[in-house]
Amino acid sequence: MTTDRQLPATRTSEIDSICYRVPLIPVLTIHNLEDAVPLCRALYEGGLTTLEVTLRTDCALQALHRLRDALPEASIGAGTVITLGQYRQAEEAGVDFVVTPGTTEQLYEYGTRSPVPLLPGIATMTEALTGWQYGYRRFKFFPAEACGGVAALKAFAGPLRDAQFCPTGGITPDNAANYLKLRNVMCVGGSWVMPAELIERADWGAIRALAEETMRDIGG
Ligand SMILES: O=C(O)C(=O)C[C@H](O)[C@H](O)COP(=O)(O)O
Repeated sequence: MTTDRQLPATRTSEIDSICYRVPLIPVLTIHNLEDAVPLCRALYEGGLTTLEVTLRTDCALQALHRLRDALPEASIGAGTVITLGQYRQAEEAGVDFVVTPGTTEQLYEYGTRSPVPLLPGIATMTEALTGWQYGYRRFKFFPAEACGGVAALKAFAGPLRDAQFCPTGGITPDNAANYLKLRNVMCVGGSWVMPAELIERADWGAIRALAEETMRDIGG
């Protein structure tokens, strides 16, 4: 393992300015390219100004290109980045940040020299320590509920005193506040603000209202 490369110190504050901007980062999987802009605009106008689009669908990269033009003020991230090739494609799409569900050494290393900041996914203390050696102090905790949830994050806070997390996976309107109370949580990630039935009906007004309600409930 090489740890010669270190994350520039400014990277941590770049991630902070993206993740402390909102209590919730909506994690979107776009199935229909035409939905991308109206869906994200509805979330953005509802107050959720940082958005993560997963690279799980064929149209995801195209969606990111369109979103970059349509919502220049939003912080737009590419999620589910699991290869270096996808990281580079996300850079080309003009994203503000890259999120991984779990992180290889190769991705950690590339994140130290990419122009686009990385929020690396971890599920265990050991995985976080691998990133720690490269200088990473901000992580996505995924899948949060399945991997110990609030109790695990409380335990991480002891040894990883400078670390901050974005727990994602199984976060709901009912448990989000418990995470946001923790001193080592920046924001949470989740998909609940865009129910599939509202997307199918193209009911962007209802999605905007749900985003506004979320901001009222957990925006503190
Ligand atoms: O694919 C990735 O990279 C992911 O990060 C997975 C998403 O974060 C979760 O699918 C969101 O979890 P839910 O809110 O429980 O739906």
